[in-house]
Amino acid sequence: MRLEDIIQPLILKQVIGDLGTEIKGIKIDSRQVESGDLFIALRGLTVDGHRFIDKAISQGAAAVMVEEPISANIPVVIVPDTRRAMAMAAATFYRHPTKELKVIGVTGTNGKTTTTNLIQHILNDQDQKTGLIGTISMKVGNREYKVNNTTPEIVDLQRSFRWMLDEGCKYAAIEVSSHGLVMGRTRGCEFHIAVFTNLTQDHLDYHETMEKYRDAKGLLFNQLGTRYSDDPQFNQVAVLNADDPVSKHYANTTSAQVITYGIDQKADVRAENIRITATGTRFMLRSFGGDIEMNLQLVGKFNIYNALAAVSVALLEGISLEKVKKSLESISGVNGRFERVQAGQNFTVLVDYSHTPDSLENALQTIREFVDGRVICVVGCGGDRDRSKRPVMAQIAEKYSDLTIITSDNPRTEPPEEIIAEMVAGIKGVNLKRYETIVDRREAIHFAIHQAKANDVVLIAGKGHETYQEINGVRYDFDDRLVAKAAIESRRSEG
Ligand SMILES: CC(=O)N[C@H]1[C@@H](OP(=O)(O)OP(=O)(O)OC[C@H]2O[C@@H](n3ccc(=O)[nH]c3=O)[C@H](O)[C@@H]2O)O[C@H](CO)[C@@H](O)[C@@H]1O[C@H](C)C(=O)N[C@@H](C)C(=O)N[C@H](CCC(=O)O)C(=O)O
Ligand SMILES: Nc1ncnc2c1ncn2[C@@H]1O[C@H](COP(=O)(O)OP(=O)(O)OP(=O)(O)O)[C@@H](O)[C@H]1O
Ligand SMILES: N[C@H](CCC[C@H](N)C(=O)O)C(=O)O
Ligand SMILES: [Mg+2]
Repeated sequence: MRLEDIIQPLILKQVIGDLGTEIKGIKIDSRQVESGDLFIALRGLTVDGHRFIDKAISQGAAAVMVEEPISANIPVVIVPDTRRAMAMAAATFYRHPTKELKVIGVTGTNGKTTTTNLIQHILNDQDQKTGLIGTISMKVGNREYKVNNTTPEIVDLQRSFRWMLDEGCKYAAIEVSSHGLVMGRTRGCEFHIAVFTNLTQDHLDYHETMEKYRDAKGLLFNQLGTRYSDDPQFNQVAVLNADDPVSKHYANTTSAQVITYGIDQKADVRAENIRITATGTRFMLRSFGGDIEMNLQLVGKFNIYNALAAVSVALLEGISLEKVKKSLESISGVNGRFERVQAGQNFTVLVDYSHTPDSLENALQTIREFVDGRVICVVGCGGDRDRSKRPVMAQIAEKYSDLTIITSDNPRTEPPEEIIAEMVAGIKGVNLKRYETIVDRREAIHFAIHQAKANDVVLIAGKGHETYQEINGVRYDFDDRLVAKAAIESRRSEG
C-alpha cells in the first residue's frame, strides 16, 4: 500500500518525502524491521523508540513515523502522537479486518484465558473457524504461535486479524488485558461481543487504585455499542457477570445491549443446583435459550462462571443449547489451569495459574470442597509486579492449607528473598499452622511432593502453563508439571 493511503485518515500530519512510497509492512520494533516497512517510533516506559530510527533505516525501512522532525534519506511522517496514529495506520493498512471478523473480547482479572479457550472450542465445534489470542499463545485453526503479551500491540493485532480472515476464520476470541486497554493496544478494533469475568485485586503497581483498575477494564465497554444496525447479528453486545457488583458500572458505561450471567443474582444465563467434585461440575443451566443439565469436566465454582460466559456468547451466536452442551462437556481442561499431574501416585498434584489473591482463594476453596487428606500449597509471587498482593496471597495460602511452602515465582529483577519476606509478613503470627520458605522453586516442589501422604492434594500455584522461570532478567527452562513429575518419580525411586 502507498504511504499516502496509509496516512490519509490522519488529520494532523506533516510529510517530508515521497508520498507514493510503497509500504510492505508496519513495525514498531527496529529489531523486526524488514525491507519496505514503515517504522513507527513509540515513546515507551523504558526507552524512546525514536532512538532506533537509524537502526530501522539500516534494516531497510522505507519510511518512518515520528513525533519530532528528523533528517533522513527516506520519507518522514510527523504526527502529534505516534501511538494514536499507529492505531489508525494499522487499521487502514490491514483494511479494517474487524469489520469482517467477529471479535469477541474477554476482560477481567481472572478467567480470560479459560473463557476465550471455551468460546473458541464451542465455535470451532460448529465449523465456525475461530482464532484465539491470549496469554498462552495465538491459535489459528489447529496451529499455535508464540506471543509476548496477553494483548499484543494493535499493529500485531490487526495483522493477526487479517491473517485469520485469510485463513477462513469467522471469529476471533481475544483476551483484553487492562494494560492493553490503557496502552491503547485495542484502539480501532471493533468488538462484536465484550465479556466481563470479574474484578479483584491485581496490577495495582500499574493502575494504583482499584477504581482506576476498574475504569481501565471499563474502556472495553465504553467503546462498545455505538454500531446500531437492523441486522441483529451486526449489533454489539456486552456480556456481564451479574454476581460482580462492578458489572452495574459497566452496564451504565456501554451503549450496547447487555446480557448477564451468574449464580447468586438474577441473570439471563445462570447455573442452579450446583455440584462440585474432584473430577468435574454438574449444574442446571437456565437461559434465554432454554434449560439443560450440564456435566462438565472442568473443576471449581469459578469455572462455572467461565462456562456461563462462554454459553452466553454461544447463545448470542445462535448455537443451540444441545450443541453447546455437547461441546463444553468434551473439554477436559485448559493448559496449566487446575491441571492434574499424574505419575501413578496416591495423592493429587494440581498445577494452576493462580497468581492473584482471588484466584488462589478460589483454587484452594475448590480443593477444600473435595479433599480427603491434607492440602499442601506451593506458592510464590512475581517480581516487578504488584507488591501489595504478596502478603495477602501468603495469608490466603496459609489459611486454607495444612502446609504452605512459600517460594519464588518469576522474581524477574527483584531479589527472591525479599519477595518471600514480603509474603511472609502477611502470615507471621496469624495462627499456628505450618509454613516453610524455600527460595528455589524446584526444591520447594520436591519438598511438597515428598511431604504428601495418600489422599492429600498438592497445589502448585502461580505459573500454570509457563515453561520458564525468569530470574535476574534471564529466562531458564522451568515447567511446574515436569518438575512435579520428576519429584514424584524421585520419591518413588527412593522407596
Ligand atoms: C509495562 C508494559 O506493558 N510494557 C510494554 C511496553 O514496553 P515499554 O513501554 O517498556 O517499551 P520500551 O521497551 O520502552 O520500547 C519502546 C519502543 O521502542 C521499541 N524498541 C525498543 C528497543 C529496540 O531495540 N528497538 C525498538 O524499536 C519498542 O518496540 C517499543 O515500540 O510495550 C512493549 C511493546 O509493545 C510491551 O511488550 C511491554 O510489555 C511488557 C513485556 C510487559 O511485561 N507487559 C505486561 C505488564 C503486560 O502488558 N501484561 C498484560 C497482561 C496483564 C494481565 O492482565 O495479567 C499483557 O497484555 O500482556
Ligand atoms: N472466573 C474465575 N474467577 C476467579 N478465578 C478464576 C476464574 N477462572 C479461572 N480462575 C483462576 O485464575 C487462574 C487464571 O485463570 P485464567 O488464566 O483463565 O485467567 P486470566 O484472566 O487469563 O489470567 P491472566 O491475567 O494472567 O491472563 C486459574 O488458574 C484459576 O485458578
Ligand atoms: N499476566 C500476569 C502473569 C503473572 C504470572 C506470574 N507467574 C508472574 O510471573 O507474576 C503478569 O504479567 O502480571
Ligand atoms: Mg490470561
